[in-house]
Amino acid sequence: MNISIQNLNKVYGNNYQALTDVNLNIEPGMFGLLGPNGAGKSTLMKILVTLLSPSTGEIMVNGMPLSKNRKEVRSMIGYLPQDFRFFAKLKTYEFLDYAASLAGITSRKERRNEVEKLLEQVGLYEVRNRYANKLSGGMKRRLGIAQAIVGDPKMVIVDEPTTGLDPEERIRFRNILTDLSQRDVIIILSTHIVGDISSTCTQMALLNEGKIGFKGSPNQFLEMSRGKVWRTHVNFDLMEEFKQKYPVITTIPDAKGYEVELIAPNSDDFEGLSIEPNLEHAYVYFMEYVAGQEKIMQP
Ligand SMILES: Nc1ncnc2c1ncn2[C@@H]1O[C@H](COP(=O)(O)OP(=O)(O)OP(=O)(O)O)[C@@H](O)[C@H]1O
Repeated sequence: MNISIQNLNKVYGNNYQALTDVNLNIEPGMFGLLGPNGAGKSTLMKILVTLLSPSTGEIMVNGMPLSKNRKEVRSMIGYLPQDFRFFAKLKTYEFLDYAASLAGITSRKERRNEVEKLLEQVGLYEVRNRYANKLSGGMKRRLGIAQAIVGDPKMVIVDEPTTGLDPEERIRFRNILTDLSQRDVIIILSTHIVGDISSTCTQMALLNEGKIGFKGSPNQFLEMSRGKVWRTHVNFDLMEEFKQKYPVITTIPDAKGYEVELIAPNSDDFEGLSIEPNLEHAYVYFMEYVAGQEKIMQP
């Protein structure tokens, strides 16, 4: 299984260029697409699932051009859209049974087995008789992933699935995806939440203003900010000036001022202790110091 996105551009009808020269190679495992709101993530996801056509460029799926094999590729895809909603009044298991029919499982018995397996997998077995629209936000999202993976698709595309979920549900959702990534499938997770891009993502890319700014592993992304994350002490009267000058990540007040963590290319202007970077630091470093430069950061 392989997806190769080649020189992809998307210009909407109003002449807005949402994607510019996107090139990505995606292999089995979990691929994290990180980017701020409006970066073009949903546009790219919709092109991948054939709901939108690119203006120029091509996507090859296992060497087949998507533009000429839409039906075949569509049958390999499970999709959880950003605005996943239920139609009609269906109970949780009825909804999944319907999704299983759409996925082409014609035998009743097979569908029942598949639905029961999925209900267990996403932790909704206990609420299988509850109407889908009466589930909690997190449960609805889990039902969303269940309908995306019915029939074992080779590609699972989930668009901002954890937005609005509490931390417990977010972890739960991430674990479902991690379990799924143990099989020979490509999972593409689009998100603006840095915490969703964990070490479980084998590869990631950062999309900003329609352009790929970084591609590589989460660890390589993190390493870009090594030596640029500092801890220092700032007196009360200098704090405003500091905030203007540097992206400040955390501030802890004390008797004389603040203990701060900030991102800066060097510590020439303050007495700083270099600290271990995390993905959030790397994201802020990228957005503040690298974004906007034309070149793609690649390890
Ligand atoms: N149908 C459309 N016509 C014109 N512009 C559009 C259309 N759909 C999206 N856009 C614009 O394209 C840009 C990228 O939108 P997109 O929804 O792909 O971003 P995103 O990264 O998914 O952001 P978000 O997380 O906010 O959904 C935005 O500026 C958006 O306003």
